[in-house]
Amino acid sequence: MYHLAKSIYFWATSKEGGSFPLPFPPISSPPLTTSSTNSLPRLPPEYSILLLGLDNAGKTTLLSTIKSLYNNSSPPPTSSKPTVPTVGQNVATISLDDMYLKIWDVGGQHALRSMWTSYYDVCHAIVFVVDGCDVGEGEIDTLGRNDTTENEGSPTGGRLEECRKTLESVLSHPSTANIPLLVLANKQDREDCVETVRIKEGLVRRVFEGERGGGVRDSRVLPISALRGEGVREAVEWVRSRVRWNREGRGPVMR
Ligand SMILES: Nc1nc2c(ncn2[C@@H]2O[C@H](COP(=O)(O)OP(=O)(O)OP(=O)(O)O)[C@@H](O)[C@H]2O)c(=O)[nH]1
Ligand SMILES: [Mg+2]
Repeated sequence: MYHLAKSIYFWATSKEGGSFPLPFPPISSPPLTTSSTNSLPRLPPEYSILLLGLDNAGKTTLLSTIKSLYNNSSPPPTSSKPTVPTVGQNVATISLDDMYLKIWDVGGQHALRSMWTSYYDVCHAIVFVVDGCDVGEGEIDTLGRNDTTENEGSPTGGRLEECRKTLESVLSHPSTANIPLLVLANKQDREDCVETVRIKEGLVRRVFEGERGGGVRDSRVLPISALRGEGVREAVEWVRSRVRWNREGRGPVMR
């Protein structure tokens, strides 16, 4: 009963009908391919990407930008048309030359993070979005240290410590073992955004070196501006190559 209710919830809160398969491929479908042993046309494989990160990091903005870049029908996001905090999920499928990417954007508010685990078993890569303007001002050495107050705020005024604990919790879950991880230092268009190296050293390296880093995995940190679309194609390309490389570890869905 619980699973049925959860499925209905996913379906009801999803713009594409949740985890139920699409009735038809998207308008700009990749070309049909033909198997060497079977002359019937075959659709490219589908991989699922999970967008995670704290509330206000820019996940929904990123999904909108990806849709506008890859699915011509969607308009790009603008700062004059603000997003609302996601409660539940958004999902979009884009078609690339050799695969479909089904991208799940889930709410990052504290109370919603327990829902993330429901996606771990089916995702092929995790994209963790960090608000590069909300990580604090301190030196790299002090960023990400475990000397925070009860409300998880960083002593330097940002949310890097909350990011660290959240990322650790994602990576230490057994279902995310070996799954490629892309960390995006978002909002690079803003002057108060920290350099990507701070997020790399103060967050990602500390998580990987800690006890809850979740073992060895393919990973990268990239700067982006989800709002302006800068760096977004590079991010999608990284994900595309990594899910292919890891297809023996976690195979795609064949449509
Ligand atoms: N300047 C700037 N603002 C951005 C960028 N990306 C997102 N924002 C803004 O950040 C705010 C939060 O963006 P969302 O995409 O809603 O954040 P979210 O991660 O989906 O938040 P939740 O749904 O609560 O988890 C919005 O006001 C966006 O316009 C960016 O690259 N640059
Ligand atoms: Mg959102």
